[in-house]
Amino acid sequence: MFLKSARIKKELIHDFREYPFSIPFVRHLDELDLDAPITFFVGENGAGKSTLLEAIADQIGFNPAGGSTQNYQAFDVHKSDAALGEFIKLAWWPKVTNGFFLRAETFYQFASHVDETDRNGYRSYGGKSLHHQSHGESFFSLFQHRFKGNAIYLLDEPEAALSPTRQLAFLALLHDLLKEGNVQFIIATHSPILLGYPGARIYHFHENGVEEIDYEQTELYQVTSYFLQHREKMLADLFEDEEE
Ligand SMILES: Nc1ncnc2c1ncn2[C@@H]1O[C@H](COP(=O)(O)OP(=O)(O)OP(=O)(O)O)[C@@H](O)[C@H]1O
Repeated sequence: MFLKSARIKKELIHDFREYPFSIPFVRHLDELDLDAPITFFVGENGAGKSTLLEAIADQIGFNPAGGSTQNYQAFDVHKSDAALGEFIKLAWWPKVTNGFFLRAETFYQFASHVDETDRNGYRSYGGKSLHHQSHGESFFSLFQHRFKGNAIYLLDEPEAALSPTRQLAFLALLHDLLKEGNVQFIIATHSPILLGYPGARIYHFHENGVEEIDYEQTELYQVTSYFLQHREKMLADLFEDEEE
C-alpha cells in the first residue's frame, strides 16, 4: 500500500454552491483513509466518485484524461480537467508514481494515443493495437499486460466493457497482483461482481458524505440480488403505473 489518505483542503474553499464543491460529499468529508490494498467507491450516479478519483489521479501526476505519468497531457480530452485536484492533499508512505488511471469514456482516445506512440510492438497491450481488439478485450489486455506491482491503479468503472465472465477473470487478476503485496487499487464501480472482492474496503458516497459499509449493505448488492430472486415481482411493480 502506498496512498494513505486524501484530505480535502476545506480552507481553500470559499463557496460550496460552486462545482465541484457543490457535490454533497465535498462539504461533508474532511479526510478519507485509503490505506487498504483495494478500496471501492460506490454510490448513485452523480455522487462524485469520478470527481474524487480524477482529483487523486491529477495529484499523482497521471493524465486526468486517463493514462499514466508518461501520458500526462499527451492527449487531451474535452472536460478532462480535474476540478477538485488542487483542493485535495494526498498522504503517502511511500510515494509511488507508477500506475495508471483508467477512464472508460476516454479509452478510445487513449488507444489512439498508444497507436501514435508505441514503439515496442504493443507489448504492454497484448501484441496488437487496442483499436484492433474488442472493447472488452482491449480493457483486459491493458489489465493483463500493463498492470504490474509497485504501482497504484485508479480505475473508473473498469467493468464498463467486461462481460460477467471477464469480470470474474479480472477478479482473479486482481488477486494475483494483490498477492504480491506491493500494489494498490482504488476502483469506482457499479458492478456487484467486482465489488465482491473479499476483504475490500467499500466507501459509499451519498448526500451526507462518505461512509464505509459492508458488501451486503450496499445498494448494488441488495438491488441486484433482489432483482435476480424476484425479477417478475419487481418488474410488475415497476410497470404497474404504465399498465393502469
Ligand atoms: N464540468 C462539470 N461542471 C458542472 N458539474 C459537473 C461537471 N462534471 C461533473 N459535474 C457534476 O458533478 C457531479 C458528480 O459527478 P461524477 O462524475 O463525479 O459522479 P459519479 O459518482 O462518478 O457518477 P457516475 O456513477 O454516473 O459515474 C454530478 O452531479 C455531475 O453532474
